[in-house]
Amino acid sequence: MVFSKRIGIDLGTANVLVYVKGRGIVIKEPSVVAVSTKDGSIKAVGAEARDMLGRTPETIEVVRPMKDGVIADYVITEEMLRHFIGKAAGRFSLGGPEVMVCVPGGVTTVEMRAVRDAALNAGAKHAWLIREPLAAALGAGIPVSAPSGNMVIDIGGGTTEVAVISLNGIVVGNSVRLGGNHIDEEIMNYMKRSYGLIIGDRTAEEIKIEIGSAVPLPEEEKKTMNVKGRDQVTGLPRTVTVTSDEITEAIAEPLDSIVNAVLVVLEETPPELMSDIIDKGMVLAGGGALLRGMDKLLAERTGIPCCIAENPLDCVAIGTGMALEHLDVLRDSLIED
Ligand SMILES: Nc1ncnc2c1ncn2[C@@H]1O[C@H](COP(=O)(O)OP(=O)(O)OP(=O)(O)O)[C@@H](O)[C@H]1O
Repeated sequence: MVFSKRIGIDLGTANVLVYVKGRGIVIKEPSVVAVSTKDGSIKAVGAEARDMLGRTPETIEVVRPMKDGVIADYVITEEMLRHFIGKAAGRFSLGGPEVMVCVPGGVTTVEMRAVRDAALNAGAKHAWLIREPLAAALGAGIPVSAPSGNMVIDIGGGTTEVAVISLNGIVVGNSVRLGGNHIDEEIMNYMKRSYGLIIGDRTAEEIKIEIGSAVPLPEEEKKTMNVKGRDQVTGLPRTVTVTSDEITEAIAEPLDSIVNAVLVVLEETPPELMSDIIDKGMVLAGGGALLRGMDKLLAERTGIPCCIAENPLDCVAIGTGMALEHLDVLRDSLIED
């Protein structure tokens, strides 16, 4: 008997991850597509397309079809999904694979339909959707089926998802269109404002990862970094040295909004579940969980202990795969085709 393949997809603003049962994460590539400006044909997808960024002739445009956690370009997203599903399922898959795609907790019904249709048009036999915080919680190994409150905060590239989960469902949730990309933007703004230096988003991300911190670092851990950019006035290359403290200040605003999104959920959490969360703490997932001191900032501002999931960048993809194995119990929490 031939089983169709089961594939879990984390369709992220920054990265697409594909999980196949028994093989783990088989694809991890940036959500970037290179398109011909002449006829709209797809020239490259994923890492290959990302490498073309800023290096294309007029005939090719490199786009990110997902923006702020939702589909910004439906046609290109579908092509991107088709490419990744084909790559993961291989040519032996009969009748197309069964696919679980995760969507941000705050997407509208129209947006959900668009993702589901994109998966079906891209060759899936069945397509289920799972809300991102639930997938993140599953992937982080949180016992979501227990009658007990679990809080998960998933900070991605374009969105932050906060949810309290109990009995396989989201009891209270909040989704804000704010994530790592906005933190990078604040770093770009800061460099321009304070030093008249123009930097690109990849440099801003490097600064964030190398010396960024959500809270001021202790004296012995403070860092500096030489940043290369273009002088705003002369247009010539220039290097400036920035400190971790400067970056902490520069990114305070978006981090504050993330903390507020968490506080809103805590305010709405029923007392019984709140008491479970105080005992167990909150779990941080998504790439933003890796920002230095993010767990500390959240713990300080909420008074609740905070820990980082084991594989914060892979949690959601692993969770989509796990959801396919537990369709029976999760069915009520999924959106089905
Ligand atoms: N070490 C790190 N420190 C700080 N931020 C990091 C680190 N590693 C990755 N990130 C950030 O994590 C973000 C990507 O996270 P992730 O892959 O979870 O997002 P996504 O799932 O693609 O986005 P979304 O959930 O919004 O659709 C990027 O903004 C990236 O800069």
